[in-house]
Amino acid sequence: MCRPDPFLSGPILAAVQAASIFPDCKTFVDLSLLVPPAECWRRWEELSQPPSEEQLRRFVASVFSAEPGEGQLEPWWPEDHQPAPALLSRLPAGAVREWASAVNGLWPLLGRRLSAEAARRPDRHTLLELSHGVIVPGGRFREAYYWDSYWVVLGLLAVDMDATARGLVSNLLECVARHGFVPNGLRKYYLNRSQPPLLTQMALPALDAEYGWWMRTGDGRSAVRLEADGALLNRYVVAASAPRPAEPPESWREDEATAAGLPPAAQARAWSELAACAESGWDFSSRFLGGELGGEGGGEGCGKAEEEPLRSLRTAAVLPVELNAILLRNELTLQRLHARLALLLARQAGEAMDEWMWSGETGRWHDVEWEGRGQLQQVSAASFTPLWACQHSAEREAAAVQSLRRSGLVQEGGVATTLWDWPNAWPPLQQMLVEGLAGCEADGAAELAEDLALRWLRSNHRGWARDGVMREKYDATRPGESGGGGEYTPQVGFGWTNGVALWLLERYGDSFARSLTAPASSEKCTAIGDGGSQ
Ligand SMILES: OC[C@H]1O[C@H](O[C@H]2O[C@H](CO)[C@@H](O)[C@H](O)[C@H]2O)[C@H](O)[C@@H](O)[C@@H]1O
Repeated sequence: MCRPDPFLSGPILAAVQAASIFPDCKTFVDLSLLVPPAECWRRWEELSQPPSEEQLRRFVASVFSAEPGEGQLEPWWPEDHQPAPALLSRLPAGAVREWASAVNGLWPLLGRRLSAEAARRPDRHTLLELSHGVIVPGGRFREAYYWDSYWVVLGLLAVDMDATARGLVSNLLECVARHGFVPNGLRKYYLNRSQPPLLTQMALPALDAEYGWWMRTGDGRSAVRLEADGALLNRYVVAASAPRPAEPPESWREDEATAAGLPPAAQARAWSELAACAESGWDFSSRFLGGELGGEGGGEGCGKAEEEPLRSLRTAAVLPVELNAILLRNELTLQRLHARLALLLARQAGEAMDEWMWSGETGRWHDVEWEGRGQLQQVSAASFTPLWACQHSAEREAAAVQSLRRSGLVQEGGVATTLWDWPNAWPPLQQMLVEGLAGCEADGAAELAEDLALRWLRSNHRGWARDGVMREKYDATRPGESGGGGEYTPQVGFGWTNGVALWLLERYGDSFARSLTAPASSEKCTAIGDGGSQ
């Protein structure tokens, strides 16, 4: 008989949830099966039906793990995490830098990867397959979430954790390959829905970041500015002074043998060249050996080719055609992609949004009930997100800035999400509004962007200083206090909050530091607009 996955449907799920065995329904579906699913069903069928609550509790305790997430995702310390990333030295010393350092220190606490056991037994839990480590939001959110990942990626990039950011995005791309879309979160029970489609926004920064890595100039870096005419071309080069990694022993013996007997400096150069040639993918092509280019004896290599050919490697001295061709094609692809999206946006989404959603009367964009009432009147933080999406006419931008100021949403601790779930304020929306306003040319837009950034940072910082936690959401009217309401207890951790804080600190760290010490102006610390003091 074919029985359902006990976590996803059927009588076990219904009985456990209906009896409130766990206060939070998510707890049960995040447990692990201690026995194969068939054995779980066999034991279930032995119970009298319906089982008493006592029987049900004993059944759950004997067949499922004691804790949610047990044996599924294990702690993962991202290799590119640095305790003192460059961002810290760009921030003013003192409270702001210390806080940024603490927030940066939270990434490893939220790092997880699929355990070998969970990968071997996918039928015993609800996690989706994962190739790369993830940053989870925290608390009951023990898995990666789709749109949360966007703000996590922004925060990771702010502290140079590009490799971790790429891993997060790769997991989402793999979801598209496997399931055709990115689910709400990376569990089987989220496979019936997605979340706001921010994958494009995540993949492009990662691609841009990779492009940036190749275009770095200077010692040991790929891009070379040629003195003759200032042209910029690329090479393969690796700053290494040891054989290719000894742990694991990938090519340790070979590299030791190649450099045996050379003086220390020449050894280091030989190992760096071996690694650079391996980076080229053409290991070990005669193109990178001494000879034709360097003259007899190996040019910039470390020894004579006839003694040991690999000692004459001088990969870093060569600007290889195919590397430059690949980068050129990447540049053109990125440019074409950007251009195509820009065109589509201008032709379709932008025009359609303006036609259907924009109201000159209110100076904002409205949700639309497309089969009935047309524009809905509720104002929310979403009403101003088109400023983040693209450029608009100067008049519209100016109207939207004024409309946001009048909306009553701008409170002492940031922009409230809606007037309905008042007074909650969510980190993602603060970031979208700040970035959107900062890109506007309208009078006062940049100032409002900064004002909102500082309100949010002050609230996050106040909460951190008092409670030592970063929260999933905040109370817009009481800086530092948790938001509330909803289906579950507000959580701490917290992936997107940390990401947004680091992103804002990178841009507004100096003025935030000044605002902490300067007496606040009246507008900067009170609500503005209809719901506030103006
Ligand atoms: O279990 C209730 C809901 O929990 C999630 O939603 C909330 O947390 C997510 C993770 O931070 C966040 O992405 C989402 O915006 C929040 O509303 C889950 O994503 C929901 O599907 C679920 O109903």
